[in-house]
Amino acid sequence: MAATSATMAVADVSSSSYSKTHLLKSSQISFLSNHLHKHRRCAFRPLPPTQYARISCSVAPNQVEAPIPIQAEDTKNKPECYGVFCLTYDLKAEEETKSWKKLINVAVSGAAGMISNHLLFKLAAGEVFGPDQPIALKLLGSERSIQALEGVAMELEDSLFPLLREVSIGIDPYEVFQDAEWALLIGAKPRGPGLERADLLDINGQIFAEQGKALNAVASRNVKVIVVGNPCNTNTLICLKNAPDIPAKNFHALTRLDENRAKCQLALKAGVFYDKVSNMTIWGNHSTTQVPDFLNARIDGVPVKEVIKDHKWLENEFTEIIQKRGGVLIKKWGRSSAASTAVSIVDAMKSLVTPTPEGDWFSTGVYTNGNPYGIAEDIVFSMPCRSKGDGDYELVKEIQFDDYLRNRIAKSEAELVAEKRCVAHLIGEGIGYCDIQEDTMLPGEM
Ligand SMILES: NC(=O)C1=CN([C@@H]2O[C@H](COP(=O)(O)OP(=O)(O)OC[C@H]3O[C@@H](n4cnc5c(N)ncnc54)[C@H](OP(=O)(O)O)[C@@H]3O)[C@@H](O)[C@H]2O)C=CC1
Ligand SMILES: O=C([O-])CC(=O)C(=O)O
Repeated sequence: MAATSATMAVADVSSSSYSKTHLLKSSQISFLSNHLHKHRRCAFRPLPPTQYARISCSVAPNQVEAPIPIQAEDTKNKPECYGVFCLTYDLKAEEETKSWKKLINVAVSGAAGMISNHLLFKLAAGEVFGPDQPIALKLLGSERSIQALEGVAMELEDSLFPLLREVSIGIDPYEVFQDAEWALLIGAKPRGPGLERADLLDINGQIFAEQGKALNAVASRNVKVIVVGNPCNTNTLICLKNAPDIPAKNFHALTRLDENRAKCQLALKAGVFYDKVSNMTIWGNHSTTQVPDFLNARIDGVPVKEVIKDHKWLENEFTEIIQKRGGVLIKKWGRSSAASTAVSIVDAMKSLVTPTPEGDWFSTGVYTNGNPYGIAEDIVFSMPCRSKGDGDYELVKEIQFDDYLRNRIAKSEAELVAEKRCVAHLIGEGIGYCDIQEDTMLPGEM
């Protein structure tokens, strides 16, 4: 489905013609153009970009136009679109002159879950791509969640977002990921009592292996993938290994929530507002071995260690607060961070589509392939990155290390190498063998 929607514009209002703009599924175009041609003497003309089309109709001067009956046989039996998003609707006349950008297709898994319940509304409101960027949401659920997913789609309908042009729901990743330019992979089985980390790696690994294959088969060749479902670093590795036709560089494990948490705690300790904290790196795994880097972070442009003189607090309390923040929150809330995770996904996406402020950087879990820090290759490790705003990123080179930072990073690295051995069977590297010595936790498990 290269072009899943279209805008139809009918010629200007005048004594003999009138103007109307419609956005609709491409599958509706042929029905609508036939219909208009038969009944209203209309001409159909595609407009660049390809999903736009113009229809010009001649109408008698005093003829009143009835609404175009677009919800017709053409859309029934089309499970891919939901409710009002299967209909055409008029845009305001002045919008016709606006240069609308090409629709962006964003696929979201676990779309009926708690994080998505915040995220989808932020995406639809234009928080990532801006106020002139129409968006299509492709929501992946399962048999267990399909009713809930319909509920989500109903709430999206009722929100009347001007930028939200398509919503489709489905349970088959090969359909839902079709032409996806962004894939936000949130759905994963939560670790419950009695479930070993090795079992969790296997169960969720199966999900991400399948979704990697589906992305490889049907997504845009330049799709950007952000894996949120835990254990997110190793799930990302599994996903990218199962999608060999998509650049490994396009896959990210979400560690932005950890970065945001770290900035907040440093700001609190220093008594400044959190926008003063910059250059915050989270190294390693999104687990309790993660390393919030206070050596390279800055407060108001000054190294953190010069502002916060209590270095024991930085090494012990601060580090542990960030590593275990998710678990403390679960104890309070009775469920894991959902709203702040959604905010951090928006931040992570924005960091890739807007140029990184001069001198600053952001953290994201990326595939190690020629990194300048001496970290093991062929794992997914959170590191400091910069972007030109083109969806791509580069690693930051001017980073300092000391023994404390090196030792901590080595621990997280060892954990990820061990996790990789556990999932060897899911990444085409033989039989999985799990020898995780210390059963470390997800941040939310503490
Ligand atoms: N990286 C990060 O910073 C963070 C990551 N997370 C992780 O994000 C993920 C989603 O969190 P959240 O939205 O709060 O979780 P929810 O429990 O609300 O939703 C999770 C979704 O996962 C899907 N899922 C897939 N497989 C299973 C399964 N076997 N059993 C149950 N559900 C399954 C379900 O959707 P469906 O039935 O449609 O498949 C469900 O809706 C979790 O893995 C969580 O640990 C959370 C916070 C921060
Ligand atoms: O373990 C979880 O589900 C929650 C989590 O990742 C976090 O809060 O960072």
